[in-house]
Amino acid sequence: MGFLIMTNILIVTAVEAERQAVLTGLSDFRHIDVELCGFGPMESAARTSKLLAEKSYDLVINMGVAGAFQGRARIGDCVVASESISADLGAESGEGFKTVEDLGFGKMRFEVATHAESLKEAIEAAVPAHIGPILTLSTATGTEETEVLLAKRFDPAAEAMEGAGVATAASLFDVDFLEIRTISNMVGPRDKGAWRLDHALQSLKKVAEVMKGELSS
Ligand SMILES: O=C(O)c1cccc(C(=O)CC[C@H]2O[C@@H](n3cnc4c(=O)[nH]cnc43)[C@H](O)[C@@H]2O)c1
Repeated sequence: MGFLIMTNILIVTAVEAERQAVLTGLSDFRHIDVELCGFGPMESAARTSKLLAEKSYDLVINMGVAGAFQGRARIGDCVVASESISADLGAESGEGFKTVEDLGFGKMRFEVATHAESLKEAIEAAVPAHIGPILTLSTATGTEETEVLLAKRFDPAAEAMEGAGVATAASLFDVDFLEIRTISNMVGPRDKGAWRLDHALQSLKKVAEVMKGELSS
């Protein structure tokens, strides 16, 4: 316990509803800054870089909701990233998709801080929790064809749209990185009516409560 005790932690979320869920979970605990990084990999990289340039942090955590791949997590569950993967940055070719790494232009897989596994175990007491790769996409998956393709290519647990952007900023500033998501929807054919944002945001609040406990103990 208490493995999150370190001086400066920054949590970034894409949208205000996610930020509010995290702040509610942390309640009166004000030793962590919770800021918006905006929507998608580009805005999240740029805005996180700005935040890291303004103040010194030891750890940046990207929190928010996500889509889960079939069999990996359910609505309301938590997924802690074992790595964040920039999944759609690259080039199509006759021999298939070439990643940014294949092209020699940078990193595709972003490693996470060593706390990931212990944090997942602590979260399990409050919310069903899993650990696995979380994809970062510029375009949310909306067809079964893409779902199957991504599952085959990366064996991911979940997908979202900011993690690798935040991780890019963290690595630029030599700051540790974690991505923690709660599940609002299943990845597959787009059906916004089936999203359970309230459930996911409630779980996000519970995850933040656990993190507060880890910091206070
Ligand atoms: O409308 C609202 O009240 C509201 C509250 C909280 C979040 C939202 C979003 O639209 C979140 C967008 C955010 O969620 C991630 N996300 C969630 N599911 C997926 C997915 O299946 N594929 C990709 N990204 C997903 C993503 O990180 C977005 O930034 C609305």
